[in-house]
Amino acid sequence: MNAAICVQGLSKHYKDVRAVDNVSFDVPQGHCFGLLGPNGAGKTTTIEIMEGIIPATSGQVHYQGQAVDSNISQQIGIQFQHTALQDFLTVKETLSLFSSFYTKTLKQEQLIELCDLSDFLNRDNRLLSGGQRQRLLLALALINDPNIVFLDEPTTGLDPHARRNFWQLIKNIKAQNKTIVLTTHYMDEAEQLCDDIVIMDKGKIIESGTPHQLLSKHFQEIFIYLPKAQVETALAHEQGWKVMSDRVEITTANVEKTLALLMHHKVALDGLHVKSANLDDLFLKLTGHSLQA
Ligand SMILES: Nc1ncnc2c1ncn2[C@@H]1O[C@H](COP(=O)(O)OP(=O)(O)OP(=O)(O)O)[C@@H](O)[C@H]1O
Repeated sequence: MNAAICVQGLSKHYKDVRAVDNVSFDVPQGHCFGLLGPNGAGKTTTIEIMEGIIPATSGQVHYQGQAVDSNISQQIGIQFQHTALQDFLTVKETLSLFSSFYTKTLKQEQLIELCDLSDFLNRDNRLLSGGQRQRLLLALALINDPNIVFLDEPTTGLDPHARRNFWQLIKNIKAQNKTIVLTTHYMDEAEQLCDDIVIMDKGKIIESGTPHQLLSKHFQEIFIYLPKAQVETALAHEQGWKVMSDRVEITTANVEKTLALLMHHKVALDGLHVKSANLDDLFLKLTGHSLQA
């Protein structure tokens, strides 16, 4: 396989902490790769080693077969969570400033179109909305026309509409065959965008694969929810259903059989909700807690 990124046996040890403990994975060219995990799992440390920002204790990172060296910043793009933007500069001026840092750059018109910046090009950086700021930061990550783009929680703090707009931009970038490494605390984002995901916990990889592979491996069941008032507690206990404060949660591998049972017991089906497992459920199952704090 022609991997854009190959991470082999990566470890980072601090005095008494194994922040990253023998982690290996490949990212194929043109894929969106999601690195997920609870706080302190080792994601930032892994990514900072991949970006050449901190050295590994052991292990290697190769880009298209080449080891990371000091020249790597010219070849990759990074959207940091907290990039400080220069006050009193407009978006257009900021693009020009950042262009001057690189030997090879994308044409400004292309960046403006790709990141949908045209409506606020002459606005001072300080006056940008959260979504506009993230679009500018994305443009800055793409300014050197990198083959590989790192996006660190790019939609944290955005409203649902701005998040969806941003997802479309990421899809557009992916359509250009660029490789994307994404960290996110939003499982719906990972499900929408990622071809492959790796879930880390305590410095180690605990699961990896496509979202579909992981969900079908871990969940054969479907969830059925019913308002609590409609289900007799005795029946719920008898069937081993989970009684929550406002609803009863039924986990079943056979929806038809469960519905027939509910009807047999004359349970009203108003407000019934059927749900397949998603990455949130997977995350909870694997790590014991939900990713979104
Ligand atoms: N410079 C450091 N010195 C000592 N320990 C560190 C250092 N940097 C990180 N760690 C520890 O390494 C572990 C992994 O941290 P890391 O920041 O990589 O996790 P993370 O998965 O990115 O978490 P988050 O989602 O909270 O950003 C944590 O226990 C952290 O406290």
